[in-house]
Amino acid sequence: MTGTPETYIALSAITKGYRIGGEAIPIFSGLDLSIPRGDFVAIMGPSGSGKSTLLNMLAGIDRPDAGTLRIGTSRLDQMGEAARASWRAHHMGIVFQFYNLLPMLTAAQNVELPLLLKPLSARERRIRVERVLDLVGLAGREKQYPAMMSGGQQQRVGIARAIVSDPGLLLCDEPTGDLDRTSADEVLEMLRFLNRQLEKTIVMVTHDPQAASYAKRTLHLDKGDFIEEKRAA
Ligand SMILES: Nc1ncnc2c1ncn2[C@@H]1O[C@H](COP(=O)(O)OP(=O)(O)OP(=O)(O)O)[C@@H](O)[C@H]1O
Repeated sequence: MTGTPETYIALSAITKGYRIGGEAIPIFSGLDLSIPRGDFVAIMGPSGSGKSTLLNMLAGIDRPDAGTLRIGTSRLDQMGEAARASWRAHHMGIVFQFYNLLPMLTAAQNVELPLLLKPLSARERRIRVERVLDLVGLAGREKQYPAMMSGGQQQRVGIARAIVSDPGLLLCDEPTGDLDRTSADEVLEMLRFLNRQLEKTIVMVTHDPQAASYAKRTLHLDKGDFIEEKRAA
């Protein structure tokens, strides 16, 4: 296929800051970003540069103070909290650094959680859960609890939970920050597979240059702007 890929995520003139006491702390003043559908973007940058703030805005957890934020056909900057929560449930999955699994639930029950919001029968939910656990290489471990699994396996459960609703967008916040190199590389291979084979658009915040090397593009955030960009050949 040729031609310019469709812009999937568009941030334009984004302003965002925080207030601590009476003092205003600006993070972004006029940030622009365009991500085509099917991209795999790594966001790097020093501590405090605004990576989590950016990811939270993309996730609809937080809202810009000004500017436009569009994902697909949705204007997240114009939505209220309830609309953003509903949008999130339908369009994106989030992978966290420390997995955020519920310890009292099995792997299958953790993965099933996002499906409980959908009009699916128990049988349909079970089929979907088994399919994604198989996809992330955890077939047969449905009944295991997180405490019985390695960090890499727990993160695979986290990925399975993020994709079980088949969202177009995956947001990953330091997905390998708690893993040894081998487990990290396995998780990154999995993300690359989801990007290449299942055409998920991925935005991943990371401090690890090797993790970033799995992405198609690396954006470095510093002093409220992107200062450099690397695109894989
Ligand atoms: N809820 C908040 N209230 C006030 N200030 C905040 C809030 N969240 C973030 N900040 C401030 O905004 C700035 C950017 O924070 P952010 O967490 O986005 O940076 P980061 O690049 O993700 O950092 P790290 O790599 O350490 O996670 C920091 O100065 C931080 O102290």
